[in-house]
Amino acid sequence: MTDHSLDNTATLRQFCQTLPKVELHAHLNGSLSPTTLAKLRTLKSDKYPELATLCWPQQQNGGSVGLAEFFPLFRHIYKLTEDEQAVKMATWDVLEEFQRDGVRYLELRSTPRAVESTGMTKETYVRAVLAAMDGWTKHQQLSPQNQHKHGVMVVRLILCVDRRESLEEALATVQLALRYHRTTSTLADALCHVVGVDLCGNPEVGDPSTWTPAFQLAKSKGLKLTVHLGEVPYNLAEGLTLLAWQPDRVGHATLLKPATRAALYKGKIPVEVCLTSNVQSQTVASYDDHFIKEFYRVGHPFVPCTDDKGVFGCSLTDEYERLATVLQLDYTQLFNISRQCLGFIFDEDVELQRQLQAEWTTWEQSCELLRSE
Ligand SMILES: CNc1ncnc2c1ncn2[C@@H]1O[C@H](COP(=O)(O)O)[C@@H](O)[C@H]1O
Repeated sequence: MTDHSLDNTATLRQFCQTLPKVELHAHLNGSLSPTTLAKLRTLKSDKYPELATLCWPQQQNGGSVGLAEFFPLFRHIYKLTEDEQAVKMATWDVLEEFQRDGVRYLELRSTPRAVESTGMTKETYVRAVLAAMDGWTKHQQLSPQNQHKHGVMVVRLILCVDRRESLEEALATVQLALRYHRTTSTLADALCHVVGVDLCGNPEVGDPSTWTPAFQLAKSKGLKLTVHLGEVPYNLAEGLTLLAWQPDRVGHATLLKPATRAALYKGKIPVEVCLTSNVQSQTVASYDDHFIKEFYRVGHPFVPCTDDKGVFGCSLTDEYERLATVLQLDYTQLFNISRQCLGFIFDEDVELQRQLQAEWTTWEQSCELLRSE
């Protein structure tokens, strides 16, 4: 077992930073960095002077954001991303930041949003996110400093249904997801595309059976599914309804009835684990109490993720570092967890999988710390 004492903290940090990583649970608007918020505030300063000091709570007090405070935050944040230009800027910055953090494959997720006053529709929202993803990817491919051997971070999109939405709205989101869905990643005219749908939003709102037809439609048409499962006590009763949709992954799974946990384990459904988010939003009491220990003990698959790196002031590097401490992992175990995530991505393109596996192998072979263990 590796010694993660203070002397070795810098080495662990460096390892987690350079480790190639997969990010599968990141909400666009929750991932906006303080720098991006500042840029967007300036852009909107004439229209919303009252937002001049808007920032994430942890920038002010460095502390936690309970779920009761968390969801209302987006009433303000959404004003900053209420038109396509702002959505593109926000997306571009988030991609830049994840790449800088060592992410090599990203599935960003976002809830399509219509804003009457700016003329943005749910479809133009999705197009803006995809256009920024394509533009950023092309820009990176052309940039000489990014001509390193593995090319640029691969980016895909998941569309979210918010628990406040009606069945009709959920169906409209699934239709949009289908319109921008690709089953191969080699289309010449669209580099980035939608790979799946998610159910998210305030876990104390709504009843999942409302959206069952929409998620069944998504599944039957070949979209991948992920759902926010069991975040709070309110969600305990709905676990099996959500698992009946046959999600390909689930988010959080912090609070489950025994029958839901048994079904999750039986189906070996990978869990998107967001350590910092869970503890800061107080859905898990402490890192020490985190159920990740149980997943690791029973060998249940999981993917370390950030959830909302802006709100919670974290990075994926932080999440791996935290994981190493909580589970007392050595470098080889950390590397294996990162590599295992490649098996849970929604893009099924065989060539893409081969490329990513090759990248992980090359990194493994070049990493001194792995050789010396
Ligand atoms: C704490 N964990 C969480 N649980 C549930 N939903 C969450 C979430 N974190 C974020 N969201 C969902 O993502 C939206 C913001 O990004 P987009 O506008 O979609 O890009 C939030 O409004 C919420 O619905």
